[in-house]
Amino acid sequence: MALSIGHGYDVHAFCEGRPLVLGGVVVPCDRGLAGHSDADVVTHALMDAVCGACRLGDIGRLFPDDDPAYAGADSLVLLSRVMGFAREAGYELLDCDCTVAAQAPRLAPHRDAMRSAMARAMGCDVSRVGLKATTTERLGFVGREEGIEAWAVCLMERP
Ligand SMILES: Nc1ccn([C@@H]2O[C@H](COP(=O)(O)O)[C@@H](O)[C@H]2O)c(=O)n1
Ligand SMILES: C[C@@]1(CO)OP(=O)(O)OP(=O)(O)OC[C@H]1O
Repeated sequence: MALSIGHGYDVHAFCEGRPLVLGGVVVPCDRGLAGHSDADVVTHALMDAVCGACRLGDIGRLFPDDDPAYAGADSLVLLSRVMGFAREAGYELLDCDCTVAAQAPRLAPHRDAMRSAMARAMGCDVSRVGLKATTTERLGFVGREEGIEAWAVCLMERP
C-alpha cells in the first residue's frame, strides 16, 4: 500500500454581482468571487491537493480557464471529476483538510454544509473532510476584503 500527500492553494478576488460559492455552498454575502468558473476557491484548493497527490497535474491542466465549457462551471462537478480521475489511476481518498482565509463573511455557520457538499462530490464520508476558517486580522489583501484564499491538504492511498 502506498500513501501520497497533496497540497493545494487558490485565491480569487471579490467582485460585484456574483453569488459567493465556497465549498459548494452559496454563502450569504453582498459580493461573490471573480473567476471563469463559479470561483469556488475552497473547492479549487481541494481539487489541486488531490491532483498533486495523484500526479494529475493541476486543475488548470484538467479544466483550462480559456475553455468555454467551464464558464460558470459548478466546481463540485469538477471535484467529482477529479476524484474520478484519481480512482481511475488507482487512488482512494483517506483524508483531507481545508483552510479558508476570509475577513468576511463569517463562515463557521456554513462549515458543516461545506464539508458535506465536498464529501458528497468526492464520494466519501463527511468525517474524511475537515474545514477551518480564519480571518487574517485585517492584514493583507484578505484583511482588506479584496479576496479570499484557501489551502487544502489530502492523503491518498494506492493499494
Ligand atoms: N471568515 C471567518 C473567519 C473566522 N471565522 C471563525 O472565527 C474564528 C476566529 O478567527 P480569527 O481569524 O479571529 O482567529 C475562527 O477560528 C473561525 O471559527 C469564521 O467563522 N469566518
Ligand atoms: C476550475 C477553473 C476553470 O476555469 O476555474 P477558474 O474560475 O478559472 O479558477 P482558477 O482557480 O483561476 O483556475 C482554475 C480553472 O481551471
